[in-house]
Amino acid sequence: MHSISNFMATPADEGQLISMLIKLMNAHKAMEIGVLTGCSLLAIALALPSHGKILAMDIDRKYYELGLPIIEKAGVAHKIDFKEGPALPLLDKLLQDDNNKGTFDFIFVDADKENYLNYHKRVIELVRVGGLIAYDNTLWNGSVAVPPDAPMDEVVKAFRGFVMDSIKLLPLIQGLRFAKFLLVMELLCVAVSFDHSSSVYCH
Ligand SMILES: C[S@@+](CC[C@H](N)C(=O)[O-])C[C@H]1O[C@@H](n2cnc3c(N)ncnc32)[C@H](O)[C@@H]1O
Repeated sequence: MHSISNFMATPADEGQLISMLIKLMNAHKAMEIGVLTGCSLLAIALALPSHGKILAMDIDRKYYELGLPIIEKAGVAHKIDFKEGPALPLLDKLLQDDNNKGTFDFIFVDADKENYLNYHKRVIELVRVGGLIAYDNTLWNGSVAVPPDAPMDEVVKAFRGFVMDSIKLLPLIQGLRFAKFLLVMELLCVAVSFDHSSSVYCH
């Protein structure tokens, strides 16, 4: 188990934004990749309707178990289906069943930054038309907007390149000519439209 201080939990304002998005789109089937102690998972589970479900994945169950008592206290544990393991093979397994394709209303990606593009190739198949995929940390502590030699934390520096590539390539994967960026917080949302092309909003 890595030290938890190596990871960032979703802050309250981002949790509220995610919650608002889920309620606005009336989502009932969600997925989270990267749970940690469950800050964003709790926000999503609380925002879903009582019959809503969220498939949550993390490489290490111990993180999820740390936050689970709070989730249970909030009365939303029944909405969560937790799967332990590296997310890419779990997603590949989901994709083997055509019944899973195009069924998720909302997908939150907040795990290993070096795999964001690999996640995108898979979750774009799983999200429904009109659904939303949200990627966390797309500004990567603001480092994407400064020169590579600017002073920055070692962890930020190590993954800055992956995050920058993802930001550049996510719109290209969708064949977008124009991406619309709203720089509010570190959340990039890809809204999947009727022809499975997409609009990109970066918060
Ligand atoms: C930034 S934290 C998630 C924060 C969480 N969403 C929250 O709001 O508190 C990243 C998480 O991704 C998990 N992770 C890293 N690589 C992974 C992988 N390949 N598959 C699944 N989970 C992974 C880590 O164990 C860690 O808990």
